[in-house]
Amino acid sequence: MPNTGHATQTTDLHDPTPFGRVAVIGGGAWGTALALTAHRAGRQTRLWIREESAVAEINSTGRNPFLPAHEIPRPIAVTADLEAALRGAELAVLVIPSQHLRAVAARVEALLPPGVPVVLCSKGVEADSGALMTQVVAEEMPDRPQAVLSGPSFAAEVAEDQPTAVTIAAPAGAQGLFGPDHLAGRIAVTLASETFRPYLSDDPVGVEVSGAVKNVLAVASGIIAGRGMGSNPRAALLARGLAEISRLSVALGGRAETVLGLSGAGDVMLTCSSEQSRNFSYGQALGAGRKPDTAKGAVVEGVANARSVLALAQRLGVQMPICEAVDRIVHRGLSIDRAIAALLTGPLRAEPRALEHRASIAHPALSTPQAKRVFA
Ligand SMILES: NC(=O)C1=CN([C@@H]2O[C@H](COP(=O)(O)OP(=O)(O)OC[C@H]3O[C@@H](n4cnc5c(N)ncnc54)[C@H](O)[C@@H]3O)[C@@H](O)[C@H]2O)C=CC1
Ligand SMILES: O=C(CO)COP(=O)(O)O
Repeated sequence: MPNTGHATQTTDLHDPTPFGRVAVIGGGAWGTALALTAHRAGRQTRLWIREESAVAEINSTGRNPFLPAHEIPRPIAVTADLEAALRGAELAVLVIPSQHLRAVAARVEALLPPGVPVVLCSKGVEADSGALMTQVVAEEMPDRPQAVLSGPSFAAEVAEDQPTAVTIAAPAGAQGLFGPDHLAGRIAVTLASETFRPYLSDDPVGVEVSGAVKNVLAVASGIIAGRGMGSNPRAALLARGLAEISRLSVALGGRAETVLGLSGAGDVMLTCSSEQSRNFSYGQALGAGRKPDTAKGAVVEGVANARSVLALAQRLGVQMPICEAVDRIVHRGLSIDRAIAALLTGPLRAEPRALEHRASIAHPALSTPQAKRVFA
């Protein structure tokens, strides 16, 4: 074949080397499921759990109270000692609720040798600072290689070995997305198995914005379900919610198309339509006029993130009316009916594609005062 001088974009990984020893930092439901995933993929795995009581329970019953339905195999070393968990680790998997990541990242940084990469699995934006999780880690763990793992993945289903696909994102290395030096590829082969299938991305911003915002959308979707509303409003909410993710991603330097992938549309479809989701269930209770059950210390990221995502969007001048409605209901005491009415009576708008192509649209109806307002 003649050499055309063009690089060929293959879709296979060029044998990246897996990390042999994995420390999962954060032993809630998702950290526990990811420790099981690394163990099943053949990695030497340690799991750090903050609560001594949970470690004691695992030692006596084999089960973590954060994920009680699934036994933790003996070879997974479980500890509340962070130094012991990180000793000899080649990869640290950080699975800490978004509002607590900064404090734990600072502690990990003090113990982890330079150059050992981290993969961030929290879904959220930090309150006050408005920082993405990658920014929090860049500040607390300067110069450390980092990737983001996100996507439609209920911990309980991963633990029970249901087929699951996620996205792992990191800036592409010198040899591109599929090169052996791409951190996302190395993490993918570290965790992949017949039932856990990572896809690669070089858009960490788009992936993490998707994961953070979908929790707020799931609260909104739950509210609609709990209110007894139909399928039309839910579909409208999800489609417009994806548009909100896309706008915020682009404003932060991510790519609009990432929203169509596993971390965006995939996780929105999962979380916004299932009572397995803590965020959906929280919203459902609100919608039905019940007090949400937040027992057992399980994190409902959409609550804090309704506020933090909205604050970030406002700072960037990005409109996110659905996230704003959730914030006003959850934090500012606005009635659900008034929030829904405000969403439905806002100015008419164009869909993203129409906006993109507005310059080439020449239909006379577009010069009416209303159309001018829509396309402004
Ligand atoms: N559970 C799931 O199915 C999935 C969860 N995630 C994300 O993973 C992250 C962790 O969630 P889960 O594992 O589900 O947690 P969880 O709700 O099962 O457990 C709560 C976790 O928060 C930790 N925690 C509470 N206060 C803390 C503090 N002050 N400092 C440090 N840690 C503290 C607890 O130790 C425990 O690990 C969240 O960002 C969540 O959105 C992502 C994908 C799936
Ligand atoms: O992020 C999740 C699945 O991808 C879990 O969602 P919940 O936190 O709403 O349960």
